[in-house]
Amino acid sequence: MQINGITFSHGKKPIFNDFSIYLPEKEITCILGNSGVGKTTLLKLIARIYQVENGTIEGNQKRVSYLFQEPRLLPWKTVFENVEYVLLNKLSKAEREERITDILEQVGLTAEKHSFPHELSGGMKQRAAIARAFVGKPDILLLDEPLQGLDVVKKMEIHELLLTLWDRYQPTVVYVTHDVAEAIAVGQQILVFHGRPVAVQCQCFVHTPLPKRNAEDEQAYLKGISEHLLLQMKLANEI
Ligand SMILES: Nc1ncnc2c1ncn2[C@@H]1O[C@H](COP(=O)(O)OP(=O)(O)OP(=O)(O)O)[C@@H](O)[C@H]1O
Repeated sequence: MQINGITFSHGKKPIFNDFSIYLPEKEITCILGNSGVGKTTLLKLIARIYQVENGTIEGNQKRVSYLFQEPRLLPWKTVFENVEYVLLNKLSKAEREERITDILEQVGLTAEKHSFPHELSGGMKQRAAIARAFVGKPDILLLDEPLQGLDVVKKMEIHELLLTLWDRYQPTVVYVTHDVAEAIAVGQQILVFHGRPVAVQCQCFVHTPLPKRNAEDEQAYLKGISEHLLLQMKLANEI
């Protein structure tokens, strides 16, 4: 997906001014940056929730899924019905049943199929939201700090799950986070944003096979990237 010279302001606040970046198709780009820099605004421009004032966003945007910080499940619907909601009017009942059964099995919520959101843990709720995000087989998946509030172990489990689902469905992913470790765990390209209007402070590529990232010889490499990104975030904060 090519973002070409876009300009966008919130009122008189210029967020993007002739801003361009390339988001590789079917890869995962993570975006880091200070609070308020414009990360969510970029996701909303990609999703066409906001319209660019100038410039273009080019890519296959037929099916876009958006995963938010909070799971945003409908409390009066079961897990199955929440996932089904995005497929209504698109597939037959039998096709929906098959697709939802499959995705719930992948996210580990088969037993919770008929549970309501208030009966689920935080991690389970976010798994249900992940199932809902992937069930429509999106071309583009936008994630806005989806794991905030989860403990480290749950985060690691969900990183693995996201990578497995990404591997299977191959959407172009744009993943906003504040967490360098998270960006390295899931990203192939990592961008650090800074300034107003936004500029790219640094661009990193993580060259490790996905989703397996446990080999010892990768640890030093990943540590190096982590230190580099932390330094760039610190510099971005000082500019
Ligand atoms: N609807 C809006 N109206 C006016 N200003 C807005 C609106 N949405 C965001 N802003 C402002 O635009 C700037 C960018 O906001 P945005 O939410 O994109 O930042 P962010 O990088 O995602 O921040 P965070 O990491 O805290 O979520 C901020 O200064 C914010 O206050």
